[in-house]
Amino acid sequence: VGTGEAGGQRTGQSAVWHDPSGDAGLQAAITALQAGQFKPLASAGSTGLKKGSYWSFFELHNTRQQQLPLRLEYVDHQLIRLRAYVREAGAGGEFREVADQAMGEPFARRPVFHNRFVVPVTLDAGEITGFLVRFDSEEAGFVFPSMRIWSPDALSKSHTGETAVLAFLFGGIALISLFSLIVGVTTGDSSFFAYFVYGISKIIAWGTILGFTHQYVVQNHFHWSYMSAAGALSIFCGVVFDRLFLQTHKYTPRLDYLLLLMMVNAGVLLVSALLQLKQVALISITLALLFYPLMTFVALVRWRQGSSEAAVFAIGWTLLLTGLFYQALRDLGLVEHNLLNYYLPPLSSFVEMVTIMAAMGIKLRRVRLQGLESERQYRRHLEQSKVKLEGLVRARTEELEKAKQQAEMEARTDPLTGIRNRRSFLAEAELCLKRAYRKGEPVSLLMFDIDHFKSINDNHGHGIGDEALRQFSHTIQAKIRETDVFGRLGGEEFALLITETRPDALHTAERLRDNITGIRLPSGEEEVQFTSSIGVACAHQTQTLEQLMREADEALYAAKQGGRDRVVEYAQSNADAHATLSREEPQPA
Ligand SMILES: Nc1nc2c(ncn2[C@@H]2O[C@H](COP(=O)(O)OP(=O)(O)OP(=O)(O)O)[C@@H](O)[C@H]2O)c(=O)[nH]1
Repeated sequence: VGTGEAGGQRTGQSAVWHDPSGDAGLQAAITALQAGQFKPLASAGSTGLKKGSYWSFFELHNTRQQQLPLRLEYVDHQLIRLRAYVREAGAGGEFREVADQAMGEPFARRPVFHNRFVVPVTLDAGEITGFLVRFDSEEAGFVFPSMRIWSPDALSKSHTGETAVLAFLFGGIALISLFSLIVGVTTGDSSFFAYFVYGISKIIAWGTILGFTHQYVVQNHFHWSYMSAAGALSIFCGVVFDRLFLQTHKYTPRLDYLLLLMMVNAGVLLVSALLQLKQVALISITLALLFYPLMTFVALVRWRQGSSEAAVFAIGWTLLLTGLFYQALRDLGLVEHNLLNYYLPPLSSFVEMVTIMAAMGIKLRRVRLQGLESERQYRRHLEQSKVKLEGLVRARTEELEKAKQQAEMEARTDPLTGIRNRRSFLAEAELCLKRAYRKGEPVSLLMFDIDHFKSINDNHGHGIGDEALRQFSHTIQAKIRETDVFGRLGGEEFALLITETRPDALHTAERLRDNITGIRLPSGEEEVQFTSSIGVACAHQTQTLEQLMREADEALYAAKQGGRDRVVEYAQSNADAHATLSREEPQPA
């Protein structure tokens, strides 16, 4: 040494002895060394899971002509205890303890401020010094017996660099977690809350496992169980998040049971850590790691079921698995230790966080699109219902309008003949009269009464009587104008208001009377014929309908008296005649 040491491991130049009992002290190790039981160390890898302690022997030769301060660094963070002895050249080859560092001791006792064990030594100019280093992992553990040799400056720079890289990774995870928390609060999606907790648990786990929790947070005490507990927490939170995110409970219920088992196992790991049951903790953590690939499988199943975010999740989880798998290979001594595979697990954990965040983004987008789609469908539905409802309302309004019109028509119409009834005739005739007066048009009222109608009923039956009334109405209706007002006043009595001058009205009355005589009603073998008497009154501009009707009625009466089947116009003389007739032939009550 003396040429600017920067972390070289010099594996081939040290020798290692395994003491399976872990009881051998310094003297026993020296005896083993002298007996040639130390074997050359061929690799910078781990010893694999072994019981007891490992001893390493190596010599350092200071090639410089001045004192040389050095740092011997243990390459991993999971060692329980490290003791180092220096063989003093000048004192007959006696070994002297120069370091005794333990994981459980307060961090302040460490001679070098570093998250891993570092032994500071100083070599005199040209000195050749032998070192014995004892590594204890307690019960079953693994050891990396290849110490790295640093100049103090190089170690400090490297440590700062490592801390910066880890600060970046942890900071990134912290930011993603915080972002996830904000998204969780905004969207109310519980998987985002779970992801936040998962991210925080990752920081705690990796910070603890890599020794930073001891270095910066709980400096006064530390224990291997803290690492297991932090790991258990992270595994538990991870499975909780995965179940929520992949909705396994709903879509893959059977696989979900296995994930529940993983959570139980994480619980066992936590309890065994708290009770410091190292063997149980070891089994539990091994089981947890064996179960880890299951998550990728579940994600792939969910992907096959159509969840695109599950595919991205599977990639993220596989990246994490790769890191953990590589660490397991390193811990078991199947691949050599180097800085890359030492930091691969936290790095893959970081990449996993980023990838899964992308999966969460895909999920958010899908949920948003689904929301938009259902809103669109809802609007479409609403529009359809509106149109339907409007149609119903329109149809119902039309129905009501028809019913109203029907009711109104029925109220106006005489059911037997289908022409205006008395009430409707009076109302319409009143209007027509006023209109005619306003325009100065002539108006005449014709009053009809079928002659000897009683005898039609009596001789041919009521049915023929009814038919006579109908034929009578239809005949008149067919011969008058639309503007004329025609109605049945009752019984066999009818009235017709026409806007015609006196001669025209008389002419019309005569024409109608003639038409009536042309009606033929078949009744058995016979044909029934009948006639009608008509009274005509021509209005003067001041007459009321009532007066006009009275006059027409009087004219009708005169027509009856005159022998029936005739038209008689109202004239004062008629009235007089009527009065005369009344005297001669009193009317029946
Ligand atoms: N079939 C039928 N007969 C009716 C209806 N309304 C009234 N009548 C009958 O019409 C007859 C009217 O008879 P009268 O008032 O004596 O008059 P008339 O027999 O026509 O004789 P004159 O008017 O003097 O020519 C009565 O027998 C009523 O019962 C009806 O809606 N249908």
